[in-house]
Formats: sequence, C-alpha cells, structure tokens
Amino acid sequence: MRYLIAANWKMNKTVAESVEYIEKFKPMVEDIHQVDIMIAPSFTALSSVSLELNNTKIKLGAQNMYHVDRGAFTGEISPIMLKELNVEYVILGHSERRHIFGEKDELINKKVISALEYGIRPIVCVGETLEERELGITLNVVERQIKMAFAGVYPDIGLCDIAYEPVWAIGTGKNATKEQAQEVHHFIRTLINELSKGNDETTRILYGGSVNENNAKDLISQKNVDGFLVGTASLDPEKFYKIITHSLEV
Ligand SMILES: O=C[C@H](O)COP(=O)(O)O
Repeated sequence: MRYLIAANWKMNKTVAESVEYIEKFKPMVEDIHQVDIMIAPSFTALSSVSLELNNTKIKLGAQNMYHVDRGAFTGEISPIMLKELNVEYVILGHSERRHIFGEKDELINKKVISALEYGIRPIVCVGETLEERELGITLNVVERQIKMAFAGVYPDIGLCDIAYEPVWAIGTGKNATKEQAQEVHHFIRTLINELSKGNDETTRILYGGSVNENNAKDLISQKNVDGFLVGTASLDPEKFYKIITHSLEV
C-alpha cells in the first residue's frame, strides 16, 4: 500500500503565502518517491498552486466541492472547475463541513458519486464526536458514515481514500493514541473489504487529528494506518516535511 500524506490547509494562507510555501516545499520533497503527497489549499489559491505544482509529483487537492457541474448554486465550486485546475483529490465530509455547515451523509454521498464521475479521487472523512466516543458508539458512527457516503458505489471504494478523524482530536493538540487509531482503522478496513466484496486493495485509510512531527511515526507504524490528513502542522513546510519523512521510516 502506497501511503498518502495529505495537507489540508483549511481557511489559511493567501495566494502569495501559498506560493511562497510551495516554492520552499518543492525542493524539500523532490527526491521522495515512495509516498503520495497531496496539498489542498484554499479555493482562491488553487490556480496559482496548480501552476507551481506543474511537473512535480505533488498532487493538488480541493477541500470541498458541490456535486453539480454548473448552475445557480451561489458560493459553490463544481467538479469541472476543479478538473480544469488539475485537481486530483477532493476532501469530502470533513467534520467541519458536517458540524459547522450542516452537511449530511446524503449530500456527502452525492458528492462522492460526482467526484468519481469526474475522475477526482475523494478522501471521505469520518469520525466520532467526544460525546459519541464516551457513549461507546464510535464504531457504529463510523460504520453509518461509511455505508452512507459510499451507498451505490461500493464496488468503486478502491477509487477513494478514507480519513478517520475523531472530532475531539481535530485542532486540539490531543491526538488519538496509536491503539485507538488502529482499532478504528482495522474496523474500517474490514468493513470496506465486506462492502467491496474483497475487491478493494487500493483505499488508503488515513488518520487525521493533531498529527505532528512528534506523533507521526508512532501512528503510522500501526498496521492499518496508511497515511495522514494533516491540518495545523501542514501549514509549516518544515513540520509537514518531517511528518512525511517519518512515514518513510516504517
Ligand atoms: O483535515 C485535517 C484535520 O481536520 C486535522 O486537523 P489538525 O491536524 O489541525 O488537527
């Protein structure tokens, strides 16, 4: 399994700051070929970052998209707009989309189907809140989110990646332990094997939630952790680079 180490910059970095980052980061990773590296900047920086990443192995991602290709959807961005900029990945169902903007499983499913139609690889985010973990329903929540996100496309799960991001670990500095991560990742691996009838060998199960240069090695040494979706620590090219190099050591 080829690891994916992905940066989600969220609502950070202007165009100038994004370009400055990429110019610094490109030479740092030019000799790294063993893992996939993806960066998802803000929508306003996609075009400039796309030009910067031309002729590199670093993949471009978007942080969200709508499922319709054009029309009266004020404030939304379509898959054809992303394709035009060479976007290869799209993060869907991030907990900030679910909890701040009220995105439901049904909408996330439409977006997954649309991304697949347009040849953009979805990274579908799942994960429980602190309350759900304390109620002991973490695996039930993750199972529901996965079954609904991929409804109608189970045979194509291998064209997607999944990010397990416990909501209580996002941006809090309190990451899941390697045992907590492995338990859920193993559950997800078993579930997607069942749903895809054993066809899937290409879905990466990423961990996200306060990943940094100090905890990355421990987390990625777990059998079913196939990469990371990094928020805060990815905003600093040195820290993101260190996370990448730790993933080469396992
Ligand atoms: O998409 C990234 C995740 O939400 C993790 O964010 P974080 O690394 O700041 O906790």
